Amino acid sequence: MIEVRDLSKWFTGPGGLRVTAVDALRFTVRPGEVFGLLGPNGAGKTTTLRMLCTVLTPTDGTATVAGYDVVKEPGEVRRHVGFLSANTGVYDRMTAWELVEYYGRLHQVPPDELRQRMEELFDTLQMRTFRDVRGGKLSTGMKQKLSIARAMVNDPPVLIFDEPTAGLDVLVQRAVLDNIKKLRDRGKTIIFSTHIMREVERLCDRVAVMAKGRLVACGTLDELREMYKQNDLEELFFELVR
Ligand SMILES: Nc1ncnc2c1ncn2[C@@H]1O[C@H](COP(=O)(O)OP(=O)(O)OP(=O)(O)O)[C@@H](O)[C@H]1O
Repeated sequence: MIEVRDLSKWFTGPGGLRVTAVDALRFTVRPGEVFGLLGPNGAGKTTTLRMLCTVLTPTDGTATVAGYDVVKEPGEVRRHVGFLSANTGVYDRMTAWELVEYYGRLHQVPPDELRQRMEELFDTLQMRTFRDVRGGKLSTGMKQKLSIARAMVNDPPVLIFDEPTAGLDVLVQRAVLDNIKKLRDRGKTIIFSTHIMREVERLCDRVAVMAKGRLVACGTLDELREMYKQNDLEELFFELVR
């Protein structure tokens, strides 16, 4: 479960001016649900997701992730969250297998359980072919799959994905989306940001549309279509954020 209550973040921009990146955001994401965060460039999606995984501290408001407060209990939040962004790094000198194992150990997953989980992850994400290849020699898509395996190795109840398919070819995109669906079906709480409407239609149970840091709409796609009398999702998005 993710609960966001009046969450805000502002930065000091050029010339000391205040840049409000996220403005009094409110939403809830439930277990077994994929929640899409949509918005144009600069809408505040990444800033929101970074606050939820404790990389950034909110300026105002609160958020709890898996029942833990992001400001008061950041260690617990990190233990219960898998985070993935398009530029999550992988270590050049570790093989794919070593990297996932390393993160599993950091999360103190018991050795037998870790091995079993890694075998499953390498199968479902189709990572067997590059299991023993070092990070520095992997393609963008392989690195992205590896980052997903890393985010999932401790089987966290909450997954936060910032544009998980950015820069991937259609085959890897599909594998990533299929995996997100499987995670949802296993009861995970999933939030992800994207610009791609097709992904939203295929995957999201509910969406929040952001513009200039604010929430401009939130609901299931059918609810939004009904509310704004617009069936074409791209058109609807355009109307909401312009
Ligand atoms: N560290 C920072 N210092 C100053 N301003 C920032 C900082 N990080 C983000 N911003 C500003 O906050 C706003 C929201 O940025 P954010 O990266 O959250 O948007 P986004 O919705 O993820 O955009 P994109 O789709 O382009 O990734 C933008 O105006 C951005 O310039």
